[in-house]
Amino acid sequence: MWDKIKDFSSEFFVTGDPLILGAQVSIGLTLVAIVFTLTYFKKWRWLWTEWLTSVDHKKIGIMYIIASILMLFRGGVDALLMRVQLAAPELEFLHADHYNAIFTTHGVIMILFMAMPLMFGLFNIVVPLQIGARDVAFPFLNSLSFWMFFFGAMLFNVSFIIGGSPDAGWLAYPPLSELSGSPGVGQDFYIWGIQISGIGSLATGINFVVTILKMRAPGMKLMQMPMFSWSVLSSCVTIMFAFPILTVTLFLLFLDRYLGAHFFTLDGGGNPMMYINLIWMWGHPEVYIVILPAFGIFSEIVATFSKKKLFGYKSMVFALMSISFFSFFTWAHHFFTMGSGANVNAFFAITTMIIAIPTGVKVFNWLFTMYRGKLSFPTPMLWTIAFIPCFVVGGMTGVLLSVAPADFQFHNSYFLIAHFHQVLIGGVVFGYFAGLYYWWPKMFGFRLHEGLGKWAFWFWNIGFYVCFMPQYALGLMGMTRRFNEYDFDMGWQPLNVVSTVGAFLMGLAFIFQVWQIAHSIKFFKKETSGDAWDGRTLEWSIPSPAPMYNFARLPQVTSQDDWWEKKQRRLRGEAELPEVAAAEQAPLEPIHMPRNSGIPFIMSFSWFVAGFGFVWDWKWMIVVGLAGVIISMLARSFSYNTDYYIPVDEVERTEAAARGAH
Ligand code: HEA
Ligand code: HEM
Ligand SMILES: [Cu+2]
Repeated sequence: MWDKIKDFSSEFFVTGDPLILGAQVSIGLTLVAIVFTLTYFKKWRWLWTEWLTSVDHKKIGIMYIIASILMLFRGGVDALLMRVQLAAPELEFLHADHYNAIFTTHGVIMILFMAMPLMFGLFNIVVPLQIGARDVAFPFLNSLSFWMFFFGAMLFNVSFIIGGSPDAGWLAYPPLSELSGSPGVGQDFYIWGIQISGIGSLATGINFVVTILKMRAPGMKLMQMPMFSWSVLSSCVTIMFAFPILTVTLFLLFLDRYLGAHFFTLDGGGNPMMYINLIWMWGHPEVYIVILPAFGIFSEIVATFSKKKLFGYKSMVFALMSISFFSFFTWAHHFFTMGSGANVNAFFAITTMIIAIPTGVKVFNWLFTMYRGKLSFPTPMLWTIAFIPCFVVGGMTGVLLSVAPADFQFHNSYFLIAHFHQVLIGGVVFGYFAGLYYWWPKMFGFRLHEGLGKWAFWFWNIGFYVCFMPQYALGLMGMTRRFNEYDFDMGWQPLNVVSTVGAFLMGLAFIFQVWQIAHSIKFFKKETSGDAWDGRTLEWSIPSPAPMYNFARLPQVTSQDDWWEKKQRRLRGEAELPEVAAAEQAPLEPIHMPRNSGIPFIMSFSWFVAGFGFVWDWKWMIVVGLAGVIISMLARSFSYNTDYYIPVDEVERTEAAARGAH
């Protein structure tokens, strides 16, 4: 009996490695501390009613952001561990198996559980405010999306403590990811964690497309929409076409592993190349899904801090949409070396290069917006300015990779690693940071400490170049990705040491950011105007943080940069435009709002349970989980009390209080 328990627990809990054990113990202690704090301060009910059941897009946005910052920390620790291992040849710090697991979880977490939720957080916080809406089109679905993401991410992360992490790379190529190549449960955690959160992402994509197309304030034409909302539209349309491919691909892999189907194995008539094509048909658009909103953020910030209208609005829209479109026709550039033949490679090389054109258009538009502008350089603008050269270099090395014959040399080398970190960090991460700094006062009603923010900015930037520039050289010197050890004679050590130092500088930068937030909360500097940066778009026309219904009266929009134009009219002492004045003076009406609901949380948790059951093939648990899902659906179908009205006097009181604070 005892032996049986011991056997089971050694399979269930990964033990033996002191590093993993230490991490497990600290995760356990943190959980205990959280439960204790919530109980001690009697905050459970507050947490449930105010947050976990909330359908308010602003709160959902904040939850996304908190989750993604935790994931940035986890992915960052993974990165530092790898960089320590690589700093010296033949170092015995991370063994090969452990190293495989770490780059796999690092890649998945950074893209799917850090970049995606941070992006969704910003969508949630900004889009409804920017287009003058009171919430997203489907608030209940929005909450469901968040919890599907959350529990999917948790399921993925649990593998680290229970059962062992996946270790077949962030895109899990077969046959390595098949049962024969990865007999443990790690790969099943991968499939179910990503599957569950992926469905949440697809729902978010649909939700925001509908929100943007259907919920814009009266008068706001598509071509008057702020550029960030345009970028969200392009990213979400891409999600709508790309994510179903991911769902199907993972489902087929699941069938291979669970039922012994042979979709992706050569024996039994399948073909691993089919997986590789499918996963990149999602995977390539995915990288544009995360970069497009960053382009939108930079566009807003550049215009705001240049005090000028965005240069080339129409060409910006056109560029966003054409990048979305072309992103579906470049996927094979990820496997030029896998034998598609010269014609196929030439086709995909050309489509890939074409994307450089709309991207270049955007870069020049940002530069022209700044040209002769009245520039100022608070932290959001600093990130924007640092992004431009960084992204251009990263993009250019992408174009080098897209030259198919050259890629036979670059493929899977550190040159590639440097390329994608440069676009992902210099583009995506810097972009979302810029957005966080920019919209922070809107989210929370207070400002972040600028001085500490600048320290973080410099450490991130210097750290970035120190870490990744040497990797281009290492790539050309022949160093390949996904290896934990190298021979001393290769002469790669000096540059690797430099790279590791750079990684730690970025680690320091992260600490500065945490310090910055803590410091800013402690020395709370209320942002009273609602318009922290003298902004141009509608989100700056309402108090910070926005009241739960956002706009007491829906604004009447007449132009691009509507709020800016309105402020200009006021400055010039002009009378308000008649239709705008009429909308502003209309009597208040009760505001229709969605009611909070616990169903999204419970349903997503049930998916977590079912997923966990599938991972371990515990039939009873699968049944319990799926039953929970079905009951949640039924409960939603039979609940009629899903909305309510905020009475006029309550709106009046809230507005008066907000105005009093001005
Ligand atoms: C946000 C993420 C992101 C972005 C934006 C990009 C953008 C680009 N990527 Fe990158 N890429 C990745 C993330 C990203 N990539 C990842 C994660 C991988 C590896 C995955 C893995 O294997 O694990 C990868 C891999 C990858 C490969 C595969 C290489 C290999 O495996 O051997 C290729 C090959 O063509 C490529 C090309 C490009 C190109 C041409 C662009 C272009 O979009 C860049 C366009 C931008 C510019 C060119 C700069 C600005 C333009 C101008 C200033 C105008 C003037 C310039 C010209 C006319 C050239 N990328
Ligand atoms: C903070 C600094 C970061 C450092 C120091 C870092 C470091 C690394 C290292 C050492 C590897 C493994 C290289 C190998 O052996 O093949 C890696 C892989 C990877 N990183 Fe990062 N990284 C960082 C940030 C990010 C971010 C922000 C993202 C995404 C948004 C990201 C996405 C990836 C991906 C997708 C892989 C490939 C995983 C795989 O091969 O399966 N990284 N990174
Ligand atoms: Cu690609």
